[in-house]
Amino acid sequence: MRPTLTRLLQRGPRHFSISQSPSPTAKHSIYVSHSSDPYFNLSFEDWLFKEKPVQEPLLLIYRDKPCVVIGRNQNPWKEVNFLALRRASIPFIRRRSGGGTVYHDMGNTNFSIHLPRSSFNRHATAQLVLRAVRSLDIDASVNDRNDVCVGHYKMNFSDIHVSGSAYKIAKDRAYHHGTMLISSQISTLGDVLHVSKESMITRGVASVRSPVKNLQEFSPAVTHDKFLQAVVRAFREEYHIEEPVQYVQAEDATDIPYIQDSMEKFPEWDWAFGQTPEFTYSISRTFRWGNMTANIRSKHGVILSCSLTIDDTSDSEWLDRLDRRLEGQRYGFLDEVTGLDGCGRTQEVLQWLIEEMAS
Ligand SMILES: Nc1ncnc2c1ncn2[C@@H]1O[C@H](COP(=O)(O)OC(=O)CCCC[C@@H]2CCSS2)[C@@H](O)[C@H]1O
Repeated sequence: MRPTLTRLLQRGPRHFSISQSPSPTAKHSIYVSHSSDPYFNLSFEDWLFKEKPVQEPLLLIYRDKPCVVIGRNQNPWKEVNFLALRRASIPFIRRRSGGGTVYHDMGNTNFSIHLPRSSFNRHATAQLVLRAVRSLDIDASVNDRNDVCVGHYKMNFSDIHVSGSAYKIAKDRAYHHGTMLISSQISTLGDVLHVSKESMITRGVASVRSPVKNLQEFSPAVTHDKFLQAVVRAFREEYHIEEPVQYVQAEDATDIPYIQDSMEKFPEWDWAFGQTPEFTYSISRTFRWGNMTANIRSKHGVILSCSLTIDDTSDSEWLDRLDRRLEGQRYGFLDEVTGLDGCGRTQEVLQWLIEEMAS
């Protein structure tokens, strides 16, 4: 019988191995996921963070099918271009760590380095990844936000990012996880993250948008496997680890309730949209019958208020009625609400709001 992750975990670190024989020197953990399911990979990462012995450094490497991953405290409507996302048929996922929004596909490799909180240092983990990239003959550097960059644009000197990082710090353990663009679809990345909603003012965390390039633009021979080997080598050197790599796939976790629950929870409205911090959005539109403004306030993905005004103030009773009907509805899902239809102007305004909120 093939050992599952729980059984392996119960056996203790000395015997941690799915694909290779146990090593007597094994005391640390290096995992590579063969799954490209972002729901599995993010859940597995969280589970390792929660379950693994606090004192042991741990490395996980994975790639995901195309998706957009937003930070724990972000506003998806401010970060993600939903029209482009639907066109490309890709999901967005709210992860559990802080920080900004990134695009993943199979040309992007994610690394996750877990350490005891007492020895955790973002600069040191960034340097580890930098050493790995440099070992591939790429003249990379780390900027003041600990992102790995390669060169800069001559025009404005802005750093060219090949990687983005985020962190999660718990009581006694912390992780640094990040992306590495190797051969990603940069045009899709640009499309799905292109949002210009200046009048959307949001609490929570805003992404720090930066120019990006793939490592292959600097060294065409770099592949996922070469980067993976380079990070594993750098991790082993840094923490004096000889343990073989543990390869995992989603089927190994079918008997782990934490992972299964987490995989179910990620796409649910309560987590994906319902965790959105408070925001306001002010929009205007000229209709045949007048100029309209909508001032929307939303928290936890629900419309708290929507104040609709028109330049002809003598005729606004129908708008007050509409305001009241919008209160309490889920932002971005007005098209799913029954009984919201009206005729004439009401219908036109509703259609406008549906489109604005779903974009
Ligand atoms: N894949 C990828 N890699 C590097 N940079 C990216 C990527 N996608 C987008 N970007 C650029 O980074 C900014 C956001 O930068 P910002 O610094 O705000 O956010 C991040 O970097 C978050 C990284 C999260 C990494 C996790 C690792 C495993 S699960 S997700 C975005 O606007 C783009 O300009």
